[in-house]
Amino acid sequence: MTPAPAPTIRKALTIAGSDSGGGAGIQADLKTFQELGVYGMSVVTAVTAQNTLGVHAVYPMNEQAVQAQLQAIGDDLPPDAVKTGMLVDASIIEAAAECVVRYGWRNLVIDPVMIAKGGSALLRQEAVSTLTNKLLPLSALVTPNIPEAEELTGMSIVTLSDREEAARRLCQMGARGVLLKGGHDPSTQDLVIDMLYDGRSFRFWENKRLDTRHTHGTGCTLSAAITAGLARGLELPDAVDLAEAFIHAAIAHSLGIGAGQGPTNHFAYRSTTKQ
Ligand SMILES: Nc1ncnc2c1ncn2[C@@H]1O[C@H](COP(=O)(O)OP(=O)(O)OP(=O)(O)O)[C@@H](O)[C@H]1O
Ligand SMILES: Cc1ncc(COP(=O)(O)O)c(N)n1
Repeated sequence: MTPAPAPTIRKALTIAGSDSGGGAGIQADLKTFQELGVYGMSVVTAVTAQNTLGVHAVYPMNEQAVQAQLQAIGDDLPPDAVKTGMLVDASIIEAAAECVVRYGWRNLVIDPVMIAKGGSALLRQEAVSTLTNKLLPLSALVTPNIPEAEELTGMSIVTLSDREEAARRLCQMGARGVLLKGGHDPSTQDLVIDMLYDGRSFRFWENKRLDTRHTHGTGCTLSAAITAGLARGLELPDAVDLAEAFIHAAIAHSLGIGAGQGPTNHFAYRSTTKQ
């Protein structure tokens, strides 16, 4: 009997920090890749001692350790899509940007992680300009929440037209697409509205705002699900569609673990959807 042809293995890479509590960062990204049928790889930029009560310590990797991990992936395991999360400082951003160019990595999704939900800084303030100058122009998509979009563009975002203007500015700064997330928008009390801009038109995803404290790592999980979709060959709006369904299920069926702000449920999408 002729053996069945080997399935095409799609690979996704996350360049991010480790969250010992498993709800955000590298751990959230790898769980999401796995759930969405994509082979996950990682470059660790920092080790955080973290649980549902907060970030207790941050140990950044040195630049050589990050470069060595990037090179190990680049020389042998070309990813179909790449996402970045916690990048710590300018030297790590530069190392990541250099490898994206050197190896011709496509489908780069930037989650411009700056501050953890509990308030701890995950990116040095002086590294924001390196992020915008070096990495943003290489991206297929950047996924800021509202405070991150304000920091990147220098404008304040209150109204819907402010959001649209911020997205236009981010595209002018070099991003190919922008997903501006609405979790932090106090004006939409019952809804969370995420907005995608691809440089030409806007598309909106409106979801019921779920009343839960377990939203640790939602931004990481959403951007990892988009990255998995792109690695599987989906067009950007379809990858966002998939990711929106994934994060909504993950928040709706949270595990309820930990005494503080708990993680989402990465199994929920698989167990509630016919695949
Ligand atoms: N209470 C909620 N109910 C439903 N969806 C939510 C809720 N909070 C956030 N989301 C969704 O989770 C995703 C992340 O949104 P948010 O704006 O909170 O990003 P973030 O601040 O970057 O997340 P994180 O703090 O984990 O980095 C978005 O798709 C958003 O719509
Ligand atoms: C390693 C790492 N990466 C990202 C986040 C952001 O997640 P959140 O805003 O939910 O705290 C985090 N807390 N830790």
